Amino acid sequence: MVVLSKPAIEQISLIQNHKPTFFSGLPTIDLSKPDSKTHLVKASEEVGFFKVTNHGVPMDFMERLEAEAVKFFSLAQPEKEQAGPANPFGFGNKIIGPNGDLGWVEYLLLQTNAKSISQISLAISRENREIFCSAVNDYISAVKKLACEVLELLAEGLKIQTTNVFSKLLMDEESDSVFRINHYPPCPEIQALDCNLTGFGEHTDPQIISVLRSNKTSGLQISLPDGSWVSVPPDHTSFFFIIGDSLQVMTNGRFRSVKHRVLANSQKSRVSMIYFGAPALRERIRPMPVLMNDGDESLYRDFTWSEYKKSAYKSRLADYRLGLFEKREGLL
Ligand SMILES: C=C1C[C@]23C[C@@]1(O)CC[C@H]2[C@@]12CC[C@H](O)[C@@](C)(C(=O)O1)[C@H]2[C@@H]3C(=O)O
Ligand SMILES: O=C(O)CCC(=O)C(=O)O
Ligand SMILES: [Fe+2]
Repeated sequence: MVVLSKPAIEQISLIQNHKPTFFSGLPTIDLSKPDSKTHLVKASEEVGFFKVTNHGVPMDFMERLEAEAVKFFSLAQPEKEQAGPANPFGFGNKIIGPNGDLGWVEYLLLQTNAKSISQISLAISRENREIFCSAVNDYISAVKKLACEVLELLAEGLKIQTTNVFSKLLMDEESDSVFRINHYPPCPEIQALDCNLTGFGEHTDPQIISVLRSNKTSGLQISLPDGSWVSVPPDHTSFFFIIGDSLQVMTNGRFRSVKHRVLANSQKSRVSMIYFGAPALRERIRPMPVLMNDGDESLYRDFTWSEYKKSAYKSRLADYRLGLFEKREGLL
């Protein structure tokens, strides 16, 4: 167990309090509409973030997992720690990643295959563990299917003939996808301050695509191309999609891997669950030839997901991880 020398809250970065601006232009894509693929491509290019409605995932799967998560996070600290530490998978509290990032958050980080989920040692009775694991497995299967549907629509929207080019990476038996459940407890102390407390610091997701669902508590913010931060109005019935670094590379920079962060709330708990769709470790991450026009060059040097992941885990949350993989003038 890592012991924080000063009270944790004093070590977590504060974010200057600007009036929270809700994102009025949030791209919202209704998957039941025939033109959804065009809107998905536009949102991935312009924002790198969108909300999906009419997604077909039963509300019961979302609610069941949320209820299980609330039960888990309300256990006493030593009990939760039986599932930890989160290096790389398990329970984590305030410490995010291996390089000194801190946030007002506790979480469970899991591999997505059923075997590793069933092996997680939760300090709950056998019967309750089965209920927890079945809620996680049902949810992951449904969200993975949804992620694949959206990736196929994106491929179609990009006029790529083989529509499963992206989704097959997530469907691979050796896909390195991960799943995370975050709990941001309320932090009443910040009410007295003219600042926000970091729940989860700014970063981009290294994978292909992330599918996020939260309860009704706000906190998620994304960075727009002009550098401003906007708050995403919570919607517990919908899914939010985040374009990851790998999809930015596969589209040679056409899609935007979006910077995002979470602010802690002074009064309400936020619970979010995120599926990070990733390829297998051996997979090469490079621009799709069909997306390159004559004379186009790759903006990035060739690398595998394994190389990128290793490099990402040496970085701090806010680092620009793709920088090390960009071809720069003079270094071509
Ligand atoms: C500081 C870190 C946490 C992180 C690994 C990293 O070194 C840099 C990327 C971080 C991130 C962001 C998206 C996901 O939440 C995550 C699981 C991932 O794959 O990359 C986290 C990593 C983590 O929390 O371990
Ligand atoms: O908890 C959230 O809403 C977002 C967290 C996040 O961005 C992450 O876990 O990578
Ligand atoms: Fe993220």
